[in-house]
Amino acid sequence: MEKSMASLIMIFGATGDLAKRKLFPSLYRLFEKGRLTKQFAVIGVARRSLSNEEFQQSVKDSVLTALKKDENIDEFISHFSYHSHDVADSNSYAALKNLADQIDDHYSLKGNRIFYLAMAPEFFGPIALHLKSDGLTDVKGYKRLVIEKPFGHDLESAKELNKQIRTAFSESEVYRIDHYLGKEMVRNIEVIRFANAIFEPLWNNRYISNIQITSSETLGVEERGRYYESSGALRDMLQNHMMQMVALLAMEPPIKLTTDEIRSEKVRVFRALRTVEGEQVKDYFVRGQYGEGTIEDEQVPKYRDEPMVEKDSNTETFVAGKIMIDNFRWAGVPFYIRTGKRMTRKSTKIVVQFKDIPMNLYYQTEKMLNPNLLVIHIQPEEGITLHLNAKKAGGHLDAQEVKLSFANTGIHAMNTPEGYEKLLYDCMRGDATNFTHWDEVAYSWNFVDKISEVWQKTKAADSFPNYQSGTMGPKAADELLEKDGYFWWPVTDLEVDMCK
Ligand SMILES: NC(=O)C1=CN([C@@H]2O[C@H](COP(=O)(O)OP(=O)(O)OC[C@H]3O[C@@H](n4cnc5c(N)ncnc54)[C@H](OP(=O)(O)O)[C@@H]3O)[C@@H](O)[C@H]2O)C=CC1
Ligand SMILES: O=C1O[C@H](COP(=O)(O)O)[C@@H](O)[C@H](O)[C@H]1O
Repeated sequence: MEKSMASLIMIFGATGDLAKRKLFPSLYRLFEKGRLTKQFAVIGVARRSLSNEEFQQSVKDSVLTALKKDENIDEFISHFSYHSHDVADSNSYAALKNLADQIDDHYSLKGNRIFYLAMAPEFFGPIALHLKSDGLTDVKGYKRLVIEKPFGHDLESAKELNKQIRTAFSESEVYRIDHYLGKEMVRNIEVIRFANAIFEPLWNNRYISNIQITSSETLGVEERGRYYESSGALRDMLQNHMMQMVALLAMEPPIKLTTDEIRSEKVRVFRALRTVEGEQVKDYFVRGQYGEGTIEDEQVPKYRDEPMVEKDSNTETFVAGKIMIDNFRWAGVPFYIRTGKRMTRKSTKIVVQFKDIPMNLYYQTEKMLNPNLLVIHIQPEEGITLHLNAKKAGGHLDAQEVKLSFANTGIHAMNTPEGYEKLLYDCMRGDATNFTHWDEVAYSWNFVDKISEVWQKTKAADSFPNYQSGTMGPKAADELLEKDGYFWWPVTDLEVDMCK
């Protein structure tokens, strides 16, 4: 892994939402922390016509809006240039190359280049091909391609995209972003598991009854109706973020903490996923679409009334599923996952439910004790809570539930620049551990495609909307667990106990 941070970062889509809300503030934070030396430069690329000064002002505005501070901002933005460029226009790459070469010389960037594609996915392949054919990747230093999600629409399109990218970049030069892998507590999963003698020996089907992962949002589809109509919750959240969390929870301890070892353990989890197809899909997966309702005292419209959404849309805004990992460690342990828009609250949590002990000597003996739970709070609060049973103070030997909580002192915010900040920094250092390898993407699409094929054929449009905005999804999602003798641990109850 290099120590040198010298690099030229080209952001394609530099006038867009992602660049403004996440990328510029993240770069500024790296600059503030001294992680960007004087040897860095950014070229913003987009179609609209902007002078360098106008672009620098927009970078400054976005930092101020996101972070409410601007110390040394003029020095920071002086490293930014703008190039008006239509990525579909083959002729304009030559000018971009000239500008990149000049800036490289000016800042002594040693030919190190990061190409960040913050644009609609249909452009990813063509841009990668042009970067090679027009000589932008012909450099003495490193060249890296950072790609936003979605990586394809299904396995076939992902393969095609990968083929195009790989003509210009090797696998080790491709950094496929999954911003959940930048979240502090997602990165903490492996440490909690592998650095604690009290968890690792229990982390298997002898002691764990089920694992639940909930990622709920209160936001609706907002202005992204066009994209979301062809994506739905299955492709938008499950294929990437949710599957990545499953892999981190289920993987074997890596031999070493290297990118290759960690990725190969995650891939082994994907290989062990039980395929769910055809008739089985309805037994393992549930879909939903939000109707109107109330969120934080505000009346919100149904999905079908959102901009750029079909009036009879078949798109799911909620998905819940049972994932089985057919290997020695996990045989018989369901991983339940659910994610959706317009739910009761914004929350991402993992609940590891341990098996009940054989009999209860305490409390009301006809009842089971509360099971031990390990809750990993991903967001908005960050931390862990361990639910135990202990003696009630003063009383006889009655047991009651007690909770041991640890709260990260980090900044508690959702989809914060911090995730992107860490990932950008990793990319500059050449650490691809928290980016997804092609094999992970391919296995994950293979799993998801079987579900979406069935959902395409058997439309649910007649039963949609099937959950009210402001609720935790359709009743069928509860039944999915009930038939196995479990229930979703309510995210609300788990939240109140975090000490801050
Ligand atoms: N926004 C977010 O929070 C998230 C976004 N993403 C992903 O990031 C990517 C970008 O999303 P987002 O920023 O929201 O998209 P936007 O629509 O806000 O921005 C698109 C950008 O692409 C530029 N652009 C469009 N067409 C061309 C062209 N032909 N040539 C050059 N530039 C062009 C636009 O500028 P101009 O019109 O001036 O050309 C603009 O800068 C997508 O892949 C999305 O899925 C992923 C996770 C979260
Ligand atoms: O990738 C995506 O993630 C966001 C949710 O991210 P979070 O960090 O706020 O949990 C989701 O809203 C969006 O639809 C999806 O594309």
